[in-house]
Amino acid sequence: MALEETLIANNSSLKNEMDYLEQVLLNTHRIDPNLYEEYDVKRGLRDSNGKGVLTGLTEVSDVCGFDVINGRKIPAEGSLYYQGINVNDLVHGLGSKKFGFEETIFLLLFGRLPKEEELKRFLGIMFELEALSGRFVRDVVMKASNSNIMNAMQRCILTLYTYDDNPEDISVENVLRQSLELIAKMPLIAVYSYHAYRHFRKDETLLIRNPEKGRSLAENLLLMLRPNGQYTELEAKVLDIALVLHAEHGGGNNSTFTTHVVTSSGTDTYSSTAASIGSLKGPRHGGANLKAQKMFDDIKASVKDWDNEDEIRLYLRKILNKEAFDHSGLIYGMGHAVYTLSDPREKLLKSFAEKLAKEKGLENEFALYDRVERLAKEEIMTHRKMFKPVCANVDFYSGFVYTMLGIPEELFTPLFAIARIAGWSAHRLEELLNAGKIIRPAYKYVGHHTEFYARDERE
Ligand SMILES: CC(=O)SCCNC(=O)CCNC(=O)[C@H](O)C(C)(C)COP(=O)(O)OP(=O)(O)OC[C@H]1O[C@@H](n2cnc3c(N)ncnc32)[C@H](O)[C@@H]1OP(=O)(O)O
Ligand SMILES: O=C([O-])CC(=O)C(=O)O
Repeated sequence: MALEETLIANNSSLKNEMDYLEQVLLNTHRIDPNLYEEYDVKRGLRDSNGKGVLTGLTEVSDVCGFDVINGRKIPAEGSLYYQGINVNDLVHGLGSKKFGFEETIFLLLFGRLPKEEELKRFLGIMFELEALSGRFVRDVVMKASNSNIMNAMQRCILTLYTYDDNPEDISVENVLRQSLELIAKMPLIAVYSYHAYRHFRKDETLLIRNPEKGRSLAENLLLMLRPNGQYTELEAKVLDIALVLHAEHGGGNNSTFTTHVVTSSGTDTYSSTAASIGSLKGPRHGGANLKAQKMFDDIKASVKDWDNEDEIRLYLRKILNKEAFDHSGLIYGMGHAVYTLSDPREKLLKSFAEKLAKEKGLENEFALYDRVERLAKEEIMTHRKMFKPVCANVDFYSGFVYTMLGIPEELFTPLFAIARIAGWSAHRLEELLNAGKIIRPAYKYVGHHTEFYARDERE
């Protein structure tokens, strides 16, 4: 259902013109790779050992992949702290209680866990802010339905600017109000966009169900998503914890750094959030959860004997050699910029994946994931130039968990965004409160200055 504007493929003369421009383009923009070393460019904002360049300070969270012993950095089991609290303790401390994600939002934004009475008041505020007017759903969400729900969310969020009486004000008071509204509305925007896609693109029955007061954000997600609105306590709990685990990850991850960069220019909350969603969608960041799912579909179809480690290893090698799956050379769900021996979120998700797999009779699939995780580590370490040990990341098991919860893959990365907007909001407020300078690193010019030639003198 492409628009006429995008139908270059059907217009042969325009296609020829575009091929010509592509050739012109390919003859430029090529920078000698040696120059990066010569000028000591911190590619990817990393030093020569792969460590991130220090570009900011934060109190929101701490991502730890190393221990420092006698001044030396030693790879360690990963740990993650939200406002000083270890996420393992947070997840275990929340236990079977509902509203874990809501407590986490409060913690990230306000620096401490809410007291009983505060949580009640906070839930009341969030419920009030959650509503999307019927007019917005009809005029925005249902229009130009999109197969990629991340892009649909960006469009809806940018349009919310129009519905805000005070969109430009970047005072802390106003940005807090906007942030809470966006956090509360994101689940509705994502799920309704998904239903619009199902209806308008796949000719399935349109389903729009309102969220209900007293239910957690995770419960309302399942209520709005499922045709019968039913879910089990375990399903809601697992989703709640998945949201807690995806809510925040320091200032340096690509989408949160995007929040800092864009916020530092003084722009509005809707622009900043849409930019961060665009970053998170990328397959090397949050979009890896969808890629990992598709990669496993491919592994399941290509590897005949899931117990045969040699066959799996051979397939993984093909991925690394760009001969299999999406030819990017990446094994999705593996590797991390900071973690070395483990990603604590992956460990927790893996334990839920194992429980759910047992419950649903999918032990074989779980065993395949476990095997791929172990073999992929070995293969990446052997075939890539690594500065540190490699481990599975948060995106490795999340798609498997979501599939067992009956969540469609179109919503995998949107679920990440629904959670991570809590962290983006905390970082946006931190950037504004600390009145940072505009973020503006340097780029060295390595081209050649040249004279201007008049049109009829150009060769
Ligand atoms: C929520 C998140 O964002 S978690 C990350 C989700 N992303 C993925 O799962 C995608 C696959 N993983 C990757 O692409 C990477 O591991 C990243 C982007 C997560 C981290 O990248 P980096 O910090 O550059 O990793 P690192 O410095 O350890 O990598 C060293 C080398 O190993 C390669 N490598 C790292 N992970 C992988 C992988 N999963 N598959 C293949 N090669 C890999 C890198 O490409 C790099 O090679 P290069 O120097 O030739 O480019
Ligand atoms: O920290 C990173 O680079 C990526 C990541 O795991 C996240 O954002 O959750």
